[in-house]
Amino acid sequence: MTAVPIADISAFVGEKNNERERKEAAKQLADAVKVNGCAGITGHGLPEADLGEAFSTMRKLFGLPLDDKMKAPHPDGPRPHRGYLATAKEKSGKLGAVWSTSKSEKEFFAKAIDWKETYDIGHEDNRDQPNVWLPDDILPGFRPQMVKLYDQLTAVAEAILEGLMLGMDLTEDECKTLRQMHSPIEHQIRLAHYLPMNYDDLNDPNKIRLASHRDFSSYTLLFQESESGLEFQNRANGEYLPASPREGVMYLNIGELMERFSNGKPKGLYPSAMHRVAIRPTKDGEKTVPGRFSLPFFTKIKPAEPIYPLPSRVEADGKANYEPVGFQDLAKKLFSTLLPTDSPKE
Ligand SMILES: O=C(O)CCC(=O)C(=O)O
Ligand SMILES: [Fe+2]
Repeated sequence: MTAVPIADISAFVGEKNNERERKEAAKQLADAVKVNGCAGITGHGLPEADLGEAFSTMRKLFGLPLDDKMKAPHPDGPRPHRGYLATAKEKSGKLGAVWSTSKSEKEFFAKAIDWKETYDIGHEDNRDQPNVWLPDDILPGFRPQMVKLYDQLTAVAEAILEGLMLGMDLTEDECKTLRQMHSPIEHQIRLAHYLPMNYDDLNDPNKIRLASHRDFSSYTLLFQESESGLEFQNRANGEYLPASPREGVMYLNIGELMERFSNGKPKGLYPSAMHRVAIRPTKDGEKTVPGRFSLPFFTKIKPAEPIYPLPSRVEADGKANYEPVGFQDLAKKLFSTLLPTDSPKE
């Protein structure tokens, strides 16, 4: 396999309810995702114009002076995971090192600097993790635009969940449980700006865009503008496949949680995808790499929920590949490595 497979989810979008079309679409989605935990998704229903406006707002947001961006600072520590985090503050290499099996790669990741800045947004009613907004005069209209986008992305995520569930052949009760767990209050939009890189940046061995990692989500929807760099690992040989920007295509990757619900590994249905954002090799003689904007939407579950392989999947696979684990415990184990609490303040 040399490309990320594509699946069309339009059968799950809107009010359509054609059972045969849904079954075919679910099979296409499951067949795509079970290979490497990822797929390109068409027919997701998010209007191109709204997506375009979100990217143009991101350009304005990240183009603001640092002092202005720091008026919505991401608090120290991993939670609440909200607001603006300045360039080089997040250490995705620490997370990459958790999964890396090579000593030299672990050493490299320990020193890696993420050459990116981010702004995280959740649901307005999430009391555990309240949003951190910029004052409205700094970026007028930002808040209502993101609130609307959050709802639109939630609808896309719900369509994906229906497809993934049908592809897993679950009982109606199991579907109900999963729908309830995937509360619309828990998800997270991330606005990400990978900075342009000049000759010196490119020659700095420690500067990376985003280290190889798996997401601490149920599944993640990924939108990107024109610049590529997103890559998914081919589990068959360890190489990385480019997930190039294509009009109308969003990428989907399975995260830690859905992997466990689906009894995903080693041979189960939905393995979480190892992925990264690579610095694309420059053309001969070119000394810079352009900036890159991306917009992941992480679907999460309620913090109190247990995570365990669903009985239908255990029956189909003959055994449970995971012990049940609490969401909070899993989050602590994985996420605490990601955000520095010891880094100096701006
Ligand atoms: O920027 C991208 O395209 C991917 C981002 C990502 O994988 C993440 O934030 O977890
Ligand atoms: Fe990711």
